[in-house]
Amino acid sequence: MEILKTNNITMQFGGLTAVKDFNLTLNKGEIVALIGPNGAGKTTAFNMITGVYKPTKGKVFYKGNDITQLPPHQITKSGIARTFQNIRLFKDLSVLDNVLIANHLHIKSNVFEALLRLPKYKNEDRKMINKSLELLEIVGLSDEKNEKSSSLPYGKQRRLEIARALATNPELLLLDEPAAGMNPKETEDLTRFIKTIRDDFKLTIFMIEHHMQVVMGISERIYVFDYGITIAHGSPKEIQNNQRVIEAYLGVEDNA
Ligand SMILES: Nc1ncnc2c1ncn2[C@@H]1O[C@H](COP(=O)(O)OP(=O)(O)OP(=O)(O)O)[C@@H](O)[C@H]1O
Repeated sequence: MEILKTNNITMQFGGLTAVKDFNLTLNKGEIVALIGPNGAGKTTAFNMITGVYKPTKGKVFYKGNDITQLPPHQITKSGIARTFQNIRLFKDLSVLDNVLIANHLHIKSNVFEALLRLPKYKNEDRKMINKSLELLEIVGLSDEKNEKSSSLPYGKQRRLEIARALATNPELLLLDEPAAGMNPKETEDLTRFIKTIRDDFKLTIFMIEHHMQVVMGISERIYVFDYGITIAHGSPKEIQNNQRVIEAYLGVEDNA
């Protein structure tokens, strides 16, 4: 079943076409990767899907609904969560508070109920704390729950970002370079972890990634960008053997 579809989404910045006529289809439960050299337009594609940029042309459909013009918070609320290439945690807050904040998206009490700490709010508050603790357990950060998020090593900060994204109850999760800056052991753990959360949370995952080991290891399908154009689309095997991809990308990035 199709969960997300884009019709010819295009993004122009002045004279530069960052993404041209991108047609993406994501089926429920898939792990799909978007790869391409630096500056190829991958993050711009993410930004169009998540409402950060409005495409110059084309449309984005989520579960059959046109979400092209929705603001980012409504897109998140409808079930699409993301992480960022540059980690965006609240650095001075604790690990637990970082997840709790994301949970607030779903709280039903109004501000008065919260300020007066009325029973409805207290009940929701307790549920949120429990849910956040569960998420921290799943991503393996229970022991660090009271630590400042900035004190965590890089790999753990990335896991915290994922926990925070999961707190918004997504069905579709977009990961922007989840393995960036990770050592080989962290990368291997992350690969397993992405598969696990896909299964446990019944997610569809769309990720930008430079680590070929991660991409080839877990993606069911791969889209390849070069200068904003989709130069290839297929299974990991097809992509590895695609001459245009080898020329544009793999030959250069494989050693990165
Ligand atoms: N807000 C913006 N204004 C102007 N140009 C932009 C903007 N955002 C991105 N670009 C340009 O669009 C092109 C695509 O950038 P984008 O960040 O999407 O690439 P990318 O594939 O994600 O790169 P990387 O792998 O380095 O993250 C680049 O030439 C970039 O300079």
